[in-house]
Amino acid sequence: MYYAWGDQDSTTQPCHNSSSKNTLNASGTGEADEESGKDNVQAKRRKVSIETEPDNCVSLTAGTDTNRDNEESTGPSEETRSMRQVHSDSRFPLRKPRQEPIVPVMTPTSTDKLLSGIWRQIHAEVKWGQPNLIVDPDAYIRGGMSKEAFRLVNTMCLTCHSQSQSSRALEIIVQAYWVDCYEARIVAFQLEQPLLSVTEARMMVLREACAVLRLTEKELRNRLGIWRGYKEIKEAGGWPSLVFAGSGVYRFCKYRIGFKEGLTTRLRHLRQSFEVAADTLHPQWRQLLGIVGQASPPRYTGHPHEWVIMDSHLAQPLKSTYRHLGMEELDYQFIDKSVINQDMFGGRDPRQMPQINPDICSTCAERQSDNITLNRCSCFPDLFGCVRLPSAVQLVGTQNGKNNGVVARRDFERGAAIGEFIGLITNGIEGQDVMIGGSESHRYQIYQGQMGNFTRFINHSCNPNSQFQRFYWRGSERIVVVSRGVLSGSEITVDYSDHYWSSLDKVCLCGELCCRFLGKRAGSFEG
Ligand SMILES: C[S@@+](CC[C@H](N)C(=O)[O-])C[C@H]1O[C@@H](n2cnc3c(N)ncnc32)[C@H](O)[C@@H]1O
Repeated sequence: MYYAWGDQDSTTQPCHNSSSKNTLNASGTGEADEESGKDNVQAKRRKVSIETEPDNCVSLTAGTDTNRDNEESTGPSEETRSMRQVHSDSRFPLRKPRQEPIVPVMTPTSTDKLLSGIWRQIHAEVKWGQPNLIVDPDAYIRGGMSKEAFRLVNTMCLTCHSQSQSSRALEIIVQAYWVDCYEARIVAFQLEQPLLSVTEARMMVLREACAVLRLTEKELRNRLGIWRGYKEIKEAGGWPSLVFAGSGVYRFCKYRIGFKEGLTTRLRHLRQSFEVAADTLHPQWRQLLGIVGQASPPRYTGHPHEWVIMDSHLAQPLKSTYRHLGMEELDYQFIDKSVINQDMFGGRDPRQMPQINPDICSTCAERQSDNITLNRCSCFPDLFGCVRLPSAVQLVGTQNGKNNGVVARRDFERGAAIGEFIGLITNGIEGQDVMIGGSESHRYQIYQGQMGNFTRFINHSCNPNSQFQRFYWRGSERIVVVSRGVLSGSEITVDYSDHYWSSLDKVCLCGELCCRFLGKRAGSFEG
């Protein structure tokens, strides 16, 4: 069974105490629309009347929206009432004005920076070089690290160090591994020369290494501290945390401040998440571990969001995470672009709005183009008119009965796009979750029952950190999940609306103090 969303009335929102009305232009700046040279575009801009709330609950009444005019003033028609539907907002997300902080602000810790660097690198495009020096020192560690084997590892360490920056990951892998070899060599040395103390054995092994690495003992001792840091990171967060750590990890391990900030606990917590993201986004990353004899096939294959991160055990395949609810396996296809139901629209794209100029952004009045060199619209620079990178989000199993949810793997500043709400562009679906688009006379639905993207898994909160936002790209209406300020690691939530909950026989589990639907089931809620 597929859960269904209810009607959303975009004119009413939660937590209303008192409100004051402001008129804003579509870009939400509150400035007058009459800017020289842009009159023709400005004339088309929609004005929206926004009721500002004391907290982040902002209720919106769309004004002269070209597509939604009738509906906003008269409320949903009988047709839309009978379906459980979600509407989007037409106003552009407000960006906070830049201002000097007047109170002390929290700055990210070294650990925050290291973790966000790892996530950034995992979601970036990475070019992998093939390691040209492969030995199998693992066997030596287990079988006793002989002088010759240790010399080989030292040579490999030296070679990797002198390679270019693109081989930095290789260098770090080898250096973390070198620490294991060094410890193993000390044990072997003591067996070879039982009369020596541990300290003497350490000294001797250090000298063996210095001779090959062309370092003084002092230099190697300093490096040993850093390399031990790499090993600690690898042991807590797994190899991906080191491979994708980037160049900042050197300073991090040199000054070791982050290790006192609960680094290892946080890395341990993220270990599965790193591995799922690394395996699905860069299936070849494990080949790098071949240099230390630890190459292995990816554990997680397929689309990054076909895996659900669980708190206490291994990540689970998405399709299996509905069984415990007595539901069938979820058969969901991840797609990058919405698919149009051709039978319904006969080759026409119902999202295309003839009254919107496809070349000029109706929000910022800049040129829109799919050619990134010509595009000047930067309303949602990660989504439209750009090279799209993978969405820095993951599916997680929630702990409070909501089943799956979506967690951010980077900060999304207020006003930034998190993703486009995509699915099957269709019409006439009733009793299931659908997003309503178009105008009263040209209605369409975005249905995510069988296909779509991660936005299908975003849960509701009565105090949400994101919202659905209407936007026009090249004259085509799009629904974008826009951040109201989302920090990396937090669950992404939206407000499904009163209509959704009023027709759903479920209790809201958002856990917010201002929850509007706690203990209220369909029929008992008077939205
Ligand atoms: C669009 S789905 C969201 C993803 C869903 N949690 C899942 O695992 O597939 C909407 C459904 O999630 C559940 N849900 C979302 N937010 C909730 C909340 N705040 N409280 C209770 N259930 C929620 C409800 O079952 C709802 O019908």
